[in-house]
Amino acid sequence: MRIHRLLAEASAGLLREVFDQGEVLDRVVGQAFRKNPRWGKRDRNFVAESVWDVVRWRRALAYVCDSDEAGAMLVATWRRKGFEIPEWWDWRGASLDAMAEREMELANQPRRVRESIPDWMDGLGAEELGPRWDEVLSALNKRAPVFVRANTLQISGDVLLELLTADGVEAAVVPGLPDAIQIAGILPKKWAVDGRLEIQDGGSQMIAPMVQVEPGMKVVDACAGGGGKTLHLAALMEGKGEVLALDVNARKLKQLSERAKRAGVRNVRVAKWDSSTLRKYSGWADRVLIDAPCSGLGTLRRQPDLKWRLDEAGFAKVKRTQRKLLDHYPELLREGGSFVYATCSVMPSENRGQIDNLLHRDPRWALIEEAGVDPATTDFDGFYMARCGAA
Ligand SMILES: C[S@@+](CC[C@H](N)C(=O)[O-])C[C@H]1O[C@@H](n2cnc3c(N)ncnc32)[C@H](O)[C@@H]1O
Repeated sequence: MRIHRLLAEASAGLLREVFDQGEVLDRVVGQAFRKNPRWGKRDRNFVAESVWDVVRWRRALAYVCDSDEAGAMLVATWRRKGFEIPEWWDWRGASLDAMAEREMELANQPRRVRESIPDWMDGLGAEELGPRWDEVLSALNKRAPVFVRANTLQISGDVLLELLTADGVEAAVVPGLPDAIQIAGILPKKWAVDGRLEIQDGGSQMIAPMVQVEPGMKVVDACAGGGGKTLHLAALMEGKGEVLALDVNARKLKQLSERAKRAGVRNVRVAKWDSSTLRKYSGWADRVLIDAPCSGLGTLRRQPDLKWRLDEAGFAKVKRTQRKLLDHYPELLREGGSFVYATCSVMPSENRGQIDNLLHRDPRWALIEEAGVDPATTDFDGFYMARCGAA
């Protein structure tokens, strides 16, 4: 494949934004696409693949090209894909011949280099998951498939599948997940903004059903964010009852409101968390979902830049927040209500560990059921979910 200069330079620029300025990968690539509407599908694919692959394999590629310069790591990834490296492309790092040799030596490097992960994160995974860390880590380095959820307030999964297929989208049902459809390749733009579907990982689609909502219930989505689970809860409630979507982040709640409108969801009330929230809604809810802020270590396939942004202090901080949320949000339940705690992490200390700690310090609660989604044995991201009720 021939590499176009503008696209190569754009890719290097995006990598610098991610690596040097700590920008979020998904966001900078999205912005670049919006700023360059003339880029065709192939152009966008080239940029996205180049940038995503370098971010995912940063440490391994840095070894191969003997440099941490974006231009050199791009060469190392283009080489792997068999692209011809243009004469006009300059980089600071190993020559192409040296890269070929170093690529062969990569297999003898430690796991943290081969699998491209910071030392501390590799140590954490090994400590928390033991020998399973090998397969989990290698699964987290794969590319994530695209899943959508049929918005059953507007359309059934079967009809959506028919429409997508008729539109030339390669789509398939997902066994065990009634509203999920797996898409091969990229979802066409017009569908990505169609309220009849939501882009949502298959594992994530297992969380709202565990909350066991029914039409007419009062439900709190305590960490609603952009509303992925809120909209799913509202659909499971067939639009009846009320979902109170809380978050500390007003920007995300605004996005949630826009998505809810597009999805035709009318039974969601959005409220930014403030110091009066717990008092105001104490004992109000039949169900509470705590989709807690977490390390995101189950979603590295979709956001490999997390590997380079997260540090040990951040990991410890997120666990303190999880503990605090588990101490406070169950207070919103009426007597006999139940709550679900969920994360998109594969680390037991953020998952069952947090639940065990809660049950130990607050004997009012008992674990009713739990489930984990393992990226090594499914096509999904890694998730954990636990339902608790009165002991
Ligand atoms: C995992 S994300 C939620 C994702 C969302 N539920 C979804 O499905 O799209 C965690 C959210 O918790 C929010 N958060 C952090 N601290 C919080 C707090 N004390 N109370 C409520 N939300 C909080 C963050 O702003 C973030 O949006």
